[in-house]
Amino acid sequence: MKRIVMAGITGRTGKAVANVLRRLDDCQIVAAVGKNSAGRDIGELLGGKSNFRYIYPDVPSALEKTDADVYIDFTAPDAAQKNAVSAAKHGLDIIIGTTGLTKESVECIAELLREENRFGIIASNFSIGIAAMVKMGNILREYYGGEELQIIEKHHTSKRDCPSGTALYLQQQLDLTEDAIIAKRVAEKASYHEIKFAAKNENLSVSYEVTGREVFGEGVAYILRNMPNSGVYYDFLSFIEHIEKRK
Ligand SMILES: NC(=O)C1=CN([C@@H]2O[C@H](COP(=O)(O)OP(=O)(O)OC[C@H]3O[C@@H](n4cnc5c(N)ncnc54)[C@H](O)[C@@H]3O)[C@@H](O)[C@H]2O)C=CC1
Ligand SMILES: O=C(O)C1=N[C@H](C(=O)O)C[C@H](O)C1
Repeated sequence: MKRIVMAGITGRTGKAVANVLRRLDDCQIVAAVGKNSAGRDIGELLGGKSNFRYIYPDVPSALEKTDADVYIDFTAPDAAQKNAVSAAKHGLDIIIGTTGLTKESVECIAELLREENRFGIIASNFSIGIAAMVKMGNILREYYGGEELQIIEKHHTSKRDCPSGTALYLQQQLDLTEDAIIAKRVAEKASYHEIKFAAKNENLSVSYEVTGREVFGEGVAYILRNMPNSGVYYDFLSFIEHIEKRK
């Protein structure tokens, strides 16, 4: 049984992820961490009955009251960095989905996880769709080169970071410059990414749209089911490939 502490559970993504995880037999959200929601009951927050599991103001107080082994974060960059460091120092494994962390922040968390010999994944997208899209993008790159490839992303207008973590990830994976990214903020759009080859006489696109955030929860569930004892991963595709190779 994996015992989880989750930060960001009142947010758009955290709530959807928690709703997937609470249906699993082999894991339990034992506490949450929240900025303005300390004291709330997690079961009631997720639309069910009280489960006597609560939101705490910070990681140390959540860990004082519960015996957890995994920390999950869908919050904001500063909070993710601070909370992940605290959780790693307490010996927890870590799953960070929050985007917009600096390279230095990511490396600081990764270094700590290695020192503590814990598992961690810090990845901008936990959907299988984006993992598959990297592979398809690499085929486009192989056939057409990078010159005329664009990455188009569309997200809801409340999204804080721009471009999205996923667009930056795709750009790096395809070895393109940041100029290749076109980012749009559109009301109601959950998450849309496209890799587009556009030339004078031809267009070819691969696109992926998330219409329900539970897909990210399915990705997190896959990680929890297959989590090794240690090792740090920076993207979901590398994790999937590592796990599937061992099967
Ligand atoms: N890796 C992935 O697959 C995905 C990553 N994301 C990322 O997850 C993050 C959250 O996105 P949304 O759910 O749309 O945001 P949101 O604004 O709906 O929710 C953010 C949550 O974090 C909490 N929070 C904010 N600052 C905090 C702090 N200082 N301390 C504790 N809690 C704090 C808020 O109370 C809220 O519960 C973003 O960085 C987004 O890019 C989103 C979807 C998928
Ligand atoms: O904020 C979001 O909504 C999303 N954020 C992630 C990102 O920045 O790429 C993942 C997904 O696109 C949804």
